[in-house]
Amino acid sequence: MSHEADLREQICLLAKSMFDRGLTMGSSGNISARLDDGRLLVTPTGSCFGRLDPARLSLFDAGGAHIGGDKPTKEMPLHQAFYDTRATGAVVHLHSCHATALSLLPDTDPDDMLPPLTAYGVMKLGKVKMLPYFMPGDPAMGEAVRGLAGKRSAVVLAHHGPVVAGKDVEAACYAMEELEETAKLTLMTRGMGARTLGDAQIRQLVQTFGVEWED
Ligand SMILES: O=C(CO)COP(=O)(O)O
Ligand SMILES: [Zn+2]
Repeated sequence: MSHEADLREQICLLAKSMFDRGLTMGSSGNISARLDDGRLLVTPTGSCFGRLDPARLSLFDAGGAHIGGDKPTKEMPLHQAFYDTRATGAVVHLHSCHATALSLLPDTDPDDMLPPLTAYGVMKLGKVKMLPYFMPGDPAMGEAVRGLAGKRSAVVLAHHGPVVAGKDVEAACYAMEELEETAKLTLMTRGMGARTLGDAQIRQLVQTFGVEWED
């Protein structure tokens, strides 16, 4: 199979797996992933992650023109902002429950939403930024991501859901799952005096696994 055929299959399989586990629902969420030649495969607007058709994914050329497949997600400006500001091979956006719940709470720190509870949370995400509320499809979301100057791979849109960029679609999905799970742990243990990883433990993860950990 060609790289493009493989990637089409992989996007649909990963999306279905996340849908089947309730990580996003209805027609929410979108995925984009870059081919070796710079073209982008993108989930169509209004599509359901449980029933994506590899042949109908939207296709963009390396210059950003829509050249095939169904009409793309309305969140293209959001996705494009990650490709333009970071070394990014894929972007995943979901409406997952726990990450969204955290974005509603008054004592969530917008600059560092998730405490360092687990090693994998730190390793896969670095610090997670909360962005303000935007209407779905508002290109201003893209501007907000550009304002991060490529320093964050994971953000949560307030009252909406998380967005994660990764080196490829598998890495972006795995990081996304870590985000949702860490948000769940954060909510489960809130107000219970949960211990977090300490500076030395985080430094060790940063040095060993090349984690981006912006101070
Ligand atoms: O999650 C979504 C909007 O934020 C879904 O939009 P699309 O169906 O256009 O991808
Ligand atoms: Zn959305």
